[in-house]
Amino acid sequence: MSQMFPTPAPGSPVTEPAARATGLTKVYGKGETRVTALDSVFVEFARGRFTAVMGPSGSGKSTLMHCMAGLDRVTSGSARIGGTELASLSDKQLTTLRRDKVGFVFQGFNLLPTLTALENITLPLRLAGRKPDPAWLETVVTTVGLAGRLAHRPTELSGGQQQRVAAARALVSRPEIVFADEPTGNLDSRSGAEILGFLGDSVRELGQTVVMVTHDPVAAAHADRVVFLADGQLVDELHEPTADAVLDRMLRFEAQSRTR
Ligand SMILES: Nc1ncnc2c1ncn2[C@@H]1O[C@H](COP(=O)(O)OP(=O)(O)OP(=O)(O)O)[C@@H](O)[C@H]1O
Repeated sequence: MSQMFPTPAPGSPVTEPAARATGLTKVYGKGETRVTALDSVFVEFARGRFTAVMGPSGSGKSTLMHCMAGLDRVTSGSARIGGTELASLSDKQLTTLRRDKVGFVFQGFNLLPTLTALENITLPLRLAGRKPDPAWLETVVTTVGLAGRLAHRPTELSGGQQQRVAAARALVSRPEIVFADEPTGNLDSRSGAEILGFLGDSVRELGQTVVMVTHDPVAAAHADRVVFLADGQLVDELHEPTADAVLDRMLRFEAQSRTR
């Protein structure tokens, strides 16, 4: 399997994280509507690991994901994917980086209704003018359990199957990092558990890197590590989390933020 692991870019140290925020600050609005969504966040997302990002509503989880994935610009500090500083890129270069180096899985699946499952999965590669690597495509499709459904359109698939298509689409370009924003938010618990299983398999068996925003302690327990945000700051982390341990921390942060 080792040939399937993403190879670090020439010259980049093997230990370089897949993504890194350094003093990342994001301010929205001005004057009375000014909101500091992220307040000097330092965090690294190691290669080949599954990290969950948790925190109370409004703590900055989506903002962190958007800044790290190059969907939004930082106000100050740094967001890097591999060795690339996102602030140094033009909008066009950012679009190319997102297409080539980042995979996305959203709560709402975001599939194109007129395309089959297979066409949806391979769309990002086709847009990049690249052909899928047949062996990798088969591995990804098998990992997410879609082999019998590739000719179906999204309306002919269940929510769980649609999210599997989205997960396969995120993985097919063998991105440096996959960002998943509440990927189980629209799924029943069984389909949600399946998607989390596939995301975990993509990390442990295929060597991919996944960062997932979630509110759900059970979902977070599928990750190798959970980082907690509160009021735009990174306040804690857990390794090899259990759902009970995650829930316990969350309740503590929510109690603290109520007393502030
Ligand atoms: N585009 C925006 N314009 C203005 N303020 C914003 C914008 N996006 C986010 N915010 C504010 O930044 C803060 C962090 O929001 P963010 O969506 O990152 O939190 P979150 O932890 O993902 O919340 P939730 O769990 O409710 O999705 C909030 O106070 C939010 O109102």
